[in-house]
Amino acid sequence: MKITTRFWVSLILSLPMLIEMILMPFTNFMLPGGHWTMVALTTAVMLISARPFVTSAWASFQKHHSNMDTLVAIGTATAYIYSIYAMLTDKAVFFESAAFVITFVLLGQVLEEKMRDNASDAIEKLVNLQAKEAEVQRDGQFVKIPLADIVAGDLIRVKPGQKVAVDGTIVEGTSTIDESMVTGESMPVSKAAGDKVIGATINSNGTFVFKAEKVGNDTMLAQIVELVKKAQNSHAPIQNLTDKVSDIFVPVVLIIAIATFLIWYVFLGTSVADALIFAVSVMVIACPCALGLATPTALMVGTGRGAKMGILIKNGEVLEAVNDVKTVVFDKTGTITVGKPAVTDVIGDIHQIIPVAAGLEESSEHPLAAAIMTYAKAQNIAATPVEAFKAIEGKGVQAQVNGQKAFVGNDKLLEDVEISADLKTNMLKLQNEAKTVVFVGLDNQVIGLIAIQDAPKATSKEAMAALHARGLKTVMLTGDNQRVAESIAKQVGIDEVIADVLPADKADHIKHLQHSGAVAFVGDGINDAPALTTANVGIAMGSGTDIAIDSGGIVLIKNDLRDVDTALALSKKTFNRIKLNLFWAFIYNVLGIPVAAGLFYGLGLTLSPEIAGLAMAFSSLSVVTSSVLLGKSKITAHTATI
Ligand SMILES: Nc1ncnc2c1ncn2[C@@H]1O[C@H](COP(=O)(O)OP(=O)(O)OP(=O)(O)O)[C@@H](O)[C@H]1O
Ligand SMILES: [Cu+]
Repeated sequence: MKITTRFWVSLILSLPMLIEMILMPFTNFMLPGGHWTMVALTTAVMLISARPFVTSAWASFQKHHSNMDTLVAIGTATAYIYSIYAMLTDKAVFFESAAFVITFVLLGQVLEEKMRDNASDAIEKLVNLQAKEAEVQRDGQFVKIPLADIVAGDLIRVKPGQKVAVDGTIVEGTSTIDESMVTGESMPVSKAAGDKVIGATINSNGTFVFKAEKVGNDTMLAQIVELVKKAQNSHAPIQNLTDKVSDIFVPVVLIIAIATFLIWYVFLGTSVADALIFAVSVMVIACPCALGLATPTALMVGTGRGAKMGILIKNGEVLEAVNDVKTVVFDKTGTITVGKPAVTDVIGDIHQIIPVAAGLEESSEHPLAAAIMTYAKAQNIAATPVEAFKAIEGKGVQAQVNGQKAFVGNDKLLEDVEISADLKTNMLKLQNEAKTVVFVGLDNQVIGLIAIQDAPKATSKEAMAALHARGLKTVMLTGDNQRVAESIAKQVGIDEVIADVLPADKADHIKHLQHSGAVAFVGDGINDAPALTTANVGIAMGSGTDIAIDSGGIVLIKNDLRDVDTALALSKKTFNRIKLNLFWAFIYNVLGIPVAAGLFYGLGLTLSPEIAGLAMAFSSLSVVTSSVLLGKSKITAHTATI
């Protein structure tokens, strides 16, 4: 039976008793049938609405554990069973307490379920973003087919206003696309042939045809949904504390309840019924259900909110780690810079240098290689064929050209090859202009230099300023040359530069930086996996449609560094909300127990079981509300506009 049904049953059955209780002082009103009616109503509540509490309490008792249901079950069962005994022996009864407590506990759970449903909407909204159908080319014609029938390789036509069905690459046409629903990027993005499109985004003005590449569970949207689901169900380490606490807490409460009963009955001489009422109140008010809600609800709202902004926080552990971060380390290429380097200068004889360089770079995957290939094509210079190609990580590439050893790369590749004073001057000048300089060598001689520039992203400077305002230190970690790195660092305002680092050594540098506090590393996830996992918080920039799912605890879907600050702020805020929730949940138990035990009886301050039940419902509710409010609060200056 659903909680809601159990709640309504319980409420309807309790209502007559509630009316009697309210009217009694004024009118002498009694339910027809007197105690017998009460027994019947309460028994029905216990059997129908309270049964799951008892079953759950019993199940955990058998495993030598206790949970919050234990307290509700024992508390109400005590009231119920004692009252039956009391009725048979003509003593004061309090059946209605049991029924009321059950009603109120269920009320809390019903409201809580409603709020949770609202909060977990994030996922449903994401799933609903998907297109339902698409115009796919079949036998030379474009026909409408359902989303599920699209396969990779299909050609899909998208008209103005239509949704892009799956992930792929445009083959024909141009348009601007609103990608905000997936990436959080509010500005529409213009696209042309060769550009990637993302499923679930909305085409605005043009018509284009794209080739489906990722369908079904492989699409970016599907991966985001998967990530958010996992995050929402993950545990924050702080939760372990709560679990441990409630494991010890419940038995302690039972002992306090027994002590309460004994003190009132044996030492203070009250009736059994009064002493029992105190004990039952203790059990009900102490029920730690608000405690159990503190973490999951905040986690759900925080991660859901992040997803909407294109910030995927993978689990609760990340939230906690973010709190201690002192230093934020950035990879340079593709992270601080746009990642689309272009050749700006060639020093030497272009027609001698570029064929060799292009021949070597043809087989390389490096962004610098792409820059050189693009340049060669633009200059209409053909690549010389090479043999025995070899990429040397962090240094460059080498191969045989016409039987001679050739290379393109940085000074680490030069070994005993000398360079002229003239080239050196040129090199220094270019590097100071933030241009990466690579040497082109042939037959133990440097035949020229190629300068390649990769501009910082427009938002990088603002991003650094935001982190500094947060009191964090920023560091650039790059395989590029010191001078180049420094001049880019100056442009964007980074505190420290660690340059000339081989890819394999990046993780070691992170470890070193960790001596002065926790470190967050921001990288594009391509060759940064070790650094991302070594850092206390790994932040992967999602490049294009490939989300670096495995590396990094936070994934930024937009390529905007300002999201680092937003991600840190959101994580911090979520974590603080968890702490606040835990505090409120705890304080209510801690303050409630002495009152319920009758400690302030002398001052006229007591807590009947039903009021305790109501208080518990509201405590749970206040925790859930506090979490929901997290979804509405302001995160950072630049998210205010979102
Ligand atoms: N394919 C290549 N062609 C030319 N030079 C290369 C190539 N691969 C590496 N290099 C040289 O090695 C250096 C370090 O490369 P690495 O890939 O480690 O870092 P990066 O891409 O320059 O910067 P980051 O570490 O910020 O990503 C480059 O700056 C370049 O001088
Ligand atoms: Cu509770």
